[in-house]
Amino acid sequence: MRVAIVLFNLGGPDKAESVEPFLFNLFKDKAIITLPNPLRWLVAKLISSRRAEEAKVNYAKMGGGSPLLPETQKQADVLEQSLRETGLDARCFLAMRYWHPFTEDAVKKVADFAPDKVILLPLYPQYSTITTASSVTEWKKVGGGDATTICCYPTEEGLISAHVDKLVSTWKENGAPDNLRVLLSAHGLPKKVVDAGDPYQWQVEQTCAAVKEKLPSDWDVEICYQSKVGPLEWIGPSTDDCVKKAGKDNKNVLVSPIAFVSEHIETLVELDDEYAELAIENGVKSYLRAPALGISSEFIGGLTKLVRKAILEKSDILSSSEGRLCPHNWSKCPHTNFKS
Ligand SMILES: C=CC1=C(C)c2cc3[nH]c(cc4nc(cc5[nH]c(cc1n2)c(C)c5CCC(=O)O)C(CCC(=O)O)=C4C)c(C)c3C=C
Ligand SMILES: [Fe+2]
Ligand SMILES: [Fe+2]
Repeated sequence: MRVAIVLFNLGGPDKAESVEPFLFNLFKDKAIITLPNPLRWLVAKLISSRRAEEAKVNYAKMGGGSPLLPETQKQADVLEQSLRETGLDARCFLAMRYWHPFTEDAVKKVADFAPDKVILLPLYPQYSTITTASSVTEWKKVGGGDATTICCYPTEEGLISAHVDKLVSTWKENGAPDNLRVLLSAHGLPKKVVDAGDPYQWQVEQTCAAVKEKLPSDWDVEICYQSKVGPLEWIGPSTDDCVKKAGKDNKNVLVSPIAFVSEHIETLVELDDEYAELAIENGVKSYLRAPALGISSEFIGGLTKLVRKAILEKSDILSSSEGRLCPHNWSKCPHTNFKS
C-alpha cells in the first residue's frame, strides 16, 4: 500500500531576512489573532515588524535561523524508514504552517506521489486549536484531499518512555544531583483559548501525569508553561515563576520541553539561555535540560504504531487513546464540532 504521511509543524525562519515575514504569517493566522480582516492583517504587520528585531537577536544565537526544518526532516527520514521496514510503501512529507515548506507545497508533492491513503500527523502530541487545528484547516483550504488525521497522542507509550529516558539519562550523565525539582515545561496558551474549550492544557496534564508515573517516585515534579507572547493572561504557572520558586526552595532543576518534539528557539534559546540565567540569578546550583525527543527510537517507534493504526481506521480523526475516537472530555472536544 502506498501511504503519504504529512508531518505538520510550525516552521521557523531559515535566515535573518525571513524572521519578519515568518512572524507576519504567524500573527495573521486567525487561530492566533481572532480579529476580522483587514484589522487582523494590520495588527499582524504591526506586531511582526515590532517583534522582528528582538526575535532576530535570538535567532542569531542559533546561527541566524531556526533548526526546526532540518530537525523535522531528520524525523521524517527516520519515520519513513521505520514504516518501510513494516512493509509499507510509505513517504513522509513536511507541511509547515508559517514558513517553508508550506502546506500547499506538501499538497502538490502528495498528489504527485498518488498514494492510496494520506495520514496527517501533527508533530504536536497535544491537540490545540492554535497548532493542530490550524494546520488541518490550512490543509483543507489549500486543496489537500481526503485524509485520516491523527488528532493527538498525549499519552502514547513511545512518547512517554522517550521523555522518561531523556530525563533520567540527562540526570545520570550530569552526576545525578540530589534535591531535584523536575520542571515539565510546555508552550503556554492564552487563558481565554483554554476557557473556550481548547483541550491542550488538559492533554499536557495527561502527558505529565504519565511521565511522572514512570519517574523515580521521590522526584518532585511540576508542570509549567513558557513562551508567553502579548498582553493577554496566559495559563500558568509560568516557567519563570517555577524556576524562581525552585531557587527559593533550594532545589536543583531538571527541565524538560514536554510539549515539543524537536529543538528550536523555544528550547535552545529560552530554556538553555534565558531560564538557565534566571536559575543562576535565583540561586539554583544545578540547572539541567533534557533534550527534545528528536529521532529517539521510542518516539519514532510510537509514531510508527500510530500511523499503522491510522491506516486501519475508517474514521477521519484518530487519537491514540485506546478504543476511543477522541481522548477529550466530550463536552470540550473540538473535533465533534470542528469548523474548517
Ligand atoms: C505546542 C506548541 C506551540 C503552541 C501551543 C504555540 C502557541 C503560540 N505561539 C505563539 C507565538 C510564537 N511562537 C513562536 C515560536 C514557536 N512556537 C512553537 C510552538 C507552539 N506555539 C514553536 C515550535 C516555535 C519555534 C519556531 C522556531 O522558529 O524555532 C514565535 C516566534 C519566536 C518568538 O518571536 O518568540 C512566536 C511569536 C502564540 C501567540 C501562541 C498562542 C496563541
Ligand atoms: Fe509558539
Ligand atoms: Fe477530540
